[in-house]
Amino acid sequence: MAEKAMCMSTQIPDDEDIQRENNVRGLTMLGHFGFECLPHQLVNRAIQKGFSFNILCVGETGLGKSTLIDSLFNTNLKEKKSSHFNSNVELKIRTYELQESNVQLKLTVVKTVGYGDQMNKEGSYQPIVGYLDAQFESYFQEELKIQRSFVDYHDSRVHVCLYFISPTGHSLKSLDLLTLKSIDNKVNIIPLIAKADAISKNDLQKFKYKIMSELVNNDIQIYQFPTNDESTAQMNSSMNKHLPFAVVGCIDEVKVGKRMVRGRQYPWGVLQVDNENHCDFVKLRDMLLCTNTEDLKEQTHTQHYERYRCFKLQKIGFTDVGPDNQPVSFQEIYEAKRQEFYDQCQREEEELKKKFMQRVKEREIAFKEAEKELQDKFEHLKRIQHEETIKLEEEKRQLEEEMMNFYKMKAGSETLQTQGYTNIKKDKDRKK
Ligand SMILES: Nc1nc2c(ncn2[C@@H]2O[C@H](COP(=O)(O)OP(=O)(O)OP(=O)(O)O)[C@@H](O)[C@H]2O)c(=O)[nH]1
Repeated sequence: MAEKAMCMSTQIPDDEDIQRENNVRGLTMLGHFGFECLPHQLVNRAIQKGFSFNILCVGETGLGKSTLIDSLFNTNLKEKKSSHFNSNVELKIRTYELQESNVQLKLTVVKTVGYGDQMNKEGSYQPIVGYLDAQFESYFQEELKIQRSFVDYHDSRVHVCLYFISPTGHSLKSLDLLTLKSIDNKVNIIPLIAKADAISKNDLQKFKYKIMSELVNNDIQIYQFPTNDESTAQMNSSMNKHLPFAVVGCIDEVKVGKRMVRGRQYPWGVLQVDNENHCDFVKLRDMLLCTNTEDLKEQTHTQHYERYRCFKLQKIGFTDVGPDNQPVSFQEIYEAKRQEFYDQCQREEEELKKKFMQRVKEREIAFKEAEKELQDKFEHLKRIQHEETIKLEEEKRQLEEEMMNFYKMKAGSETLQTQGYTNIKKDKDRKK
């Protein structure tokens, strides 16, 4: 019973707690205290610091990426046309400083170049994935530094990916599905039907429906405008139904009645970019730049970057809980990792030593065998040489003997010759 009572006391506040809570004084606001200005302080600081926003535009060459960005910021960001003959997909990164009233915006636009132009499109998504990961990695490295400098750090993590879908009216291409699947857990994706003026209104609705069902069937997550904030919930939930936005880009102005409007002039009329009945350009601009910019940045940090960070730390070996499901501190993990590393080094050292000894032994055996072989060869040669010497000495002896005999014979013949010569002389003398 006593144990139960103790347990309960931790969950249900006792009388003392309630009394303490009741003792918290609520101030009746009779005058001006100043903390109502806290939000203004934040606004002023943010305005002073300026804002940054990073957009990634992915889409086939000539689908209107640059024109749409120009239309969104009502400016001409002066881009050269890209070639259709790139052997690989590349990324063009540009940073612009923009200003509207007193608000400074550092805008980074990353655009694909050559996307969809290759025969083999299998690896087309890789440079995009590589870029997204590289920006996360750069932020991660900054976080890990002992002396971090986030004040002047340019956060280049991509806040939104505008994915340009070709206005075929049929379905998504396999390249679209492959790329979207590879990046949907790394960036907030807003799908757009590019050059939507190429499709009739009826076909557009069917195409939108087809795209959304294909995304669902392939389990591709796209950015959902948040509906948890009362002030924007209604608008955002109605906007979610309009996805993918059918956009038309144009910065040229044409005359409609007495007004100049941004639009595309056709023989049958003018398509006004800023007219919500003509296309979803205004919806996109409002959602992107007026209502959900901060949410896109927050999602990038809390969802996508967090996933990357978690993956990286787990890969290094860090966890929040140990095998017994108890929380483990950074220090404990570090010590355990150090010990593990030390043990591994020891093991490897032992193994290397063993291998070294084994090799030394093998070498020694090999040396001994070689030495023996050389010794045998030497003995063999010595024997041959000895036999040769004996043979030569025998030959020498025989030759010497022959020479002796020869000299003897020569001496004998010389004696005979002298005797014969003396006898002849004597005969001659006698005859005389
Ligand atoms: N009909 C139509 N044409 C458009 C639209 N947007 C852009 N264009 C035209 O399409 C052509 C290519 O537009 P860009 O904005 O250069 O296309 P991009 O995707 O940036 O092209 P690259 O940078 O070369 O990949 C230009 O002639 C634009 O005027 C659109 O919404 N509708």
